[in-house]
Amino acid sequence: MSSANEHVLPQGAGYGVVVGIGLFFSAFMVVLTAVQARYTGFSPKSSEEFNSASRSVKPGLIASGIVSAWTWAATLLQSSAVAYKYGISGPWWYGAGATVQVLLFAQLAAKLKLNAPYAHTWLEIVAARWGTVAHIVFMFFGLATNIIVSSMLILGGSATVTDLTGMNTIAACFLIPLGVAIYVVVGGMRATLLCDYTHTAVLFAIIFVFVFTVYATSPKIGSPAVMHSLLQAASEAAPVAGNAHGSYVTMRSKNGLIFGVINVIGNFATVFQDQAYWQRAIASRPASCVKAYLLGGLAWFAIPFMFSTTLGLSAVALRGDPAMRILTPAEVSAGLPAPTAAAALLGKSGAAALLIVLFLAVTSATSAELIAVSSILTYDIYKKYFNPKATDGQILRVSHAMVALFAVLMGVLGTIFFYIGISMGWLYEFMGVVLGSAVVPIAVCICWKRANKWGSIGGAVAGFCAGITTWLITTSALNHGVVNVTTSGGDLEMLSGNLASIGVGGIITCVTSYFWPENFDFDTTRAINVPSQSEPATEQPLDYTADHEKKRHEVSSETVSIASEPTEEDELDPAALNKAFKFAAWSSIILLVVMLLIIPLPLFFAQTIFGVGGLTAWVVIGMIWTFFSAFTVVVYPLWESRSALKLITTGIIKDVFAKGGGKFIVAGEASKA
Ligand SMILES: NC(N)=O
Repeated sequence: MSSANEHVLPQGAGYGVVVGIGLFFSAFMVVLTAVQARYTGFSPKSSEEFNSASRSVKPGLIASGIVSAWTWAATLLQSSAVAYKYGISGPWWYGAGATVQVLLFAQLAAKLKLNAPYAHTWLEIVAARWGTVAHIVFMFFGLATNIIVSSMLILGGSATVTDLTGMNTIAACFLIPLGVAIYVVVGGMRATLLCDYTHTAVLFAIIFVFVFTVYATSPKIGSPAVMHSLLQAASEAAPVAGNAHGSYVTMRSKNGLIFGVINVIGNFATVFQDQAYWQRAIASRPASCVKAYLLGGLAWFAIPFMFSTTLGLSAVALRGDPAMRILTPAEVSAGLPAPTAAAALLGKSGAAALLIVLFLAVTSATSAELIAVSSILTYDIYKKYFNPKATDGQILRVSHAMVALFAVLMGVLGTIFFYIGISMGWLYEFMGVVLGSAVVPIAVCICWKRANKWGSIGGAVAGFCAGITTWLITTSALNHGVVNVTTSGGDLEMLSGNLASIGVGGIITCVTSYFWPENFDFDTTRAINVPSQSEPATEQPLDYTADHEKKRHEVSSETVSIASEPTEEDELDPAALNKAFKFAAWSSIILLVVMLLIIPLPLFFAQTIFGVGGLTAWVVIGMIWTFFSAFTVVVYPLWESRSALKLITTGIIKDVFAKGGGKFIVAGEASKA
């Protein structure tokens, strides 16, 4: 790490960003929530709205929420670290190896709407299908996922803030989740999605700043051609082990490919077992959740790919530049190539931009984790085992308390991992060893009526044991019996544990289900939390725009008129959802084959080394993809919400010019008034 007098920014900047941005977003959330309550009728004072945004959010905003939850500290830092270590293959394997799971999750999202449309958590579905033992076993995997992801967020965030500003790491570990917890408690799920949207918009803006600096304007690099010659010079000075001709500009990278496999496995676990992604599917309108996941996955790819193709490669290209210090392996594992390159390229402003983009990524992903864990602790522990008849008020209070509890726990976990010397990079490659075994059992639980209960539970447990055992044995065998944090973090050691975990879990689950199939009737899971005939499906109106505008229309002849939209009941039509599932299945599998096989493998086997033209094309395609991504998650959500924005603007104008006339009034209240 940098010594105290080497930090690019003053300590105050670290505290300013961590505390200041946290407080800014808390205040922003208060305003947003007040605007929502006054002009739309939505208020997070209902537990359903707090945890599920009344299941009414449109696909652009869900896609933006997926991008934001899936953009971790590692997405920026670890992707740049693998670009630094393996060259151009690192960004590809990081991006593609963590995009396909989000695309495939579109299938699970369609099945969720088809088979358990009113569930609050994925664990409620496991419990309804397979009972208490399965509920507890899979809750272990679910919470372990949240704990590992949250720890990586805190470790990556705090390491970078400390490196750039000298801020105390332990203070960063606690202050990062604290600020986020405040705004999550104030705003709940819908306001968190709106906050995610603003984070994502700023994140793309800053990524563009780095991309154009490196590939267009920087006097140190400034074009793909100069980047190419600097990378060639770097590989001549220090060839990359396992890469064709030691080059940085080739997809033929043995270690890059090994990282790719580890990345694919670990990210299956952290998407399929993280309530945060189920929660976005739950919050989504049924008709558009598949679209949201496909758009979100494709948009997200650009973030790690382009960020690390820019800053990770710059960290290599700038070796020898006086502003670029030499990084130790521990600093690379902590994710520091990107911040170091940003500071070397743009000095204090580069360091500040990096700090802000990282902090926004960490806070929005942290908010997703906080509300996800809070939902599990509330619905799957408090309500299920302690107070099945909990009232809406009790559920809301417990949800708030659990957000605060997990925020503190995140700080504690970050501190523990920091002291025992476990870095974000180590945890990133380790996650599939612990979590991989439950991927297949969870997928089949919601998708496949033949899945065998005990085979799936046994597969998850046996896969977990096999993963840990294989990882330890391989570490011992490859390192002359020395098993410690350093030896166990090697590529082959992690690869073996990841493969054993997902492989054993998957094989046991599939074989038992094939020979001893269940014939499960998903009506059982469709009955979870189903609203009774006498109450509406949710406590808030289901259609954010049409329903509200219709009601406003009943009390005001001046209101804007819009076309009526389908209700949630219409959107739960099984034929339409089955069609959406088939579309999700075909499109996600085709995209998987393209991203993991058709593009990278021919380049790997052909041992192609990119010339200037090849690297330029690679970078330009990345830029175009990034523009489309920004359009999808920044411009499209505004367009799809134009009616709601008009409604709010009309309300504000009325408040200003007609003194209080802008408040949203539901029809019943209007007639009483
Ligand atoms: N979300 C990831 N794997 O960056």
